[in-house]
Amino acid sequence: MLRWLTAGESHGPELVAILEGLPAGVAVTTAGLEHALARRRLGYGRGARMKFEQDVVTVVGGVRHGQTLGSPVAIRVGNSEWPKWETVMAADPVDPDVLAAQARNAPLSRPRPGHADLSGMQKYGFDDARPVLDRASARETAARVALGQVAKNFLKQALGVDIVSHVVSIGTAEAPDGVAPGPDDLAAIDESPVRCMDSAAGDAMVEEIDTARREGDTLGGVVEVLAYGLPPGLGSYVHWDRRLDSRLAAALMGIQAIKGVAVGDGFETARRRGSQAHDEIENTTEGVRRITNRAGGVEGGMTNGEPLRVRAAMKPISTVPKALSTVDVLTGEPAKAINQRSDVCAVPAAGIVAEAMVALVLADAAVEKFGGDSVEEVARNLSGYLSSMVIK
Ligand SMILES: Cc1cc2nc3c(=O)[nH]c(=O)nc-3n(C[C@H](O)[C@H](O)[C@H](O)COP(=O)(O)O)c2cc1C
Ligand SMILES: C=C(O[C@@H]1CC(C(=O)O)=C[C@@H](OP(=O)(O)O)[C@H]1O)C(=O)O
Repeated sequence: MLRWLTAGESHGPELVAILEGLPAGVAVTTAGLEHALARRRLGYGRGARMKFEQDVVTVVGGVRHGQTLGSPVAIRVGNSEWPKWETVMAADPVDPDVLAAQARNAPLSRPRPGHADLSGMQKYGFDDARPVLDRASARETAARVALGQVAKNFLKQALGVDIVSHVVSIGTAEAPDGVAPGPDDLAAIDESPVRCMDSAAGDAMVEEIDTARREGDTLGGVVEVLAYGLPPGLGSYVHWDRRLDSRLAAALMGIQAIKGVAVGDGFETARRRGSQAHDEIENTTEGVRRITNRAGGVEGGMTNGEPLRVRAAMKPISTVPKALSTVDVLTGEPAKAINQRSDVCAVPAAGIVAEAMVALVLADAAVEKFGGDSVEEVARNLSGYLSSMVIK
């Protein structure tokens, strides 16, 4: 079983991430983690913070000379902007006069619709949204992307699995249907300002972001993650919580602002007749295969050997520049919501986070099925499974 946890606040000194349960011998380097984190900061429509803030990666446990040891992997993602926040977000008590003199510490009493602000304040008894929004913020996804990179490296080394994501839509601008990028397309996708495979659709997405920005508004969209090279049989049909689709959906829904998940053709499948909804099976020289992949590589809660394909729908960014109505919880009076600089659209970044979440779920399912304390042992177990399969 893989276990993992993140800690840290958006404006705190650093995020901390721990991943436990991976075998020894997974290649991990600081440069590789930095590359993964840099991909998350990309994307047309992100706010100024993405430009001036840097992720500072330090691997502090579980890795020696570029390889995991089998012990928990611990990664710190420092925030280069911390000096500006070290009083407001200090762990130790601060003189109230010093705090009162800090403009940044003014209580945030006008909760933003669409954020955790109001319910979080009610739940914990705060009259300031700061302690809520600082943890609810998607800054935390930097820690997940770092762990996801370790999981991706494991999947590639032990199983030969590649994970790819792309943006399917932003606002009303959509990529053409049926485009399924492969691992060789990833570099070109990362080159696109909105991480879209289709350049005309990408241009339309950029235009839609520009229009939303001009109009003081924000956008959401849909991302798709694909995983290639998975063997059949990861996950399970015997209990709801071991199903791979259930685990993938929970992991993707666990990303801030994700409001819907589809496996394969998802909701579209519900509109079809059975004869047009499922993937017929044929025997080929390479063994039994599905003729189509409408199911997105998962049937009965297990991988079926076809590429995995899952989508996640992101709501528009909640901090709307044309600020939404709220109440000031200190006075009870109507007010406009807190509105600081923020992203207009973070769908391209959400795709990178979704890759990380899918990698963590798949790595967990792979460890569950193939076990092993070293990457070699996992690879051996996989190879024994594949060669002894009765139906190939
Ligand atoms: C990568 C990423 C970046 C985000 N950036 C912002 C942002 O700049 N401003 C904002 O208001 N919300 C942003 N969000 C969305 C909020 O984190 C999210 O709306 C909030 O946590 C509430 O969503 P929930 O109801 O799904 O928890 C971002 C989300 C992601 C995944
Ligand atoms: C810092 C990151 O994203 C932040 C996520 C976020 C939110 O509310 O989720 C709000 C914004 O921060 P702020 O409220 O300070 O402007 C984003 O910049 C990041 O992704 O590294």
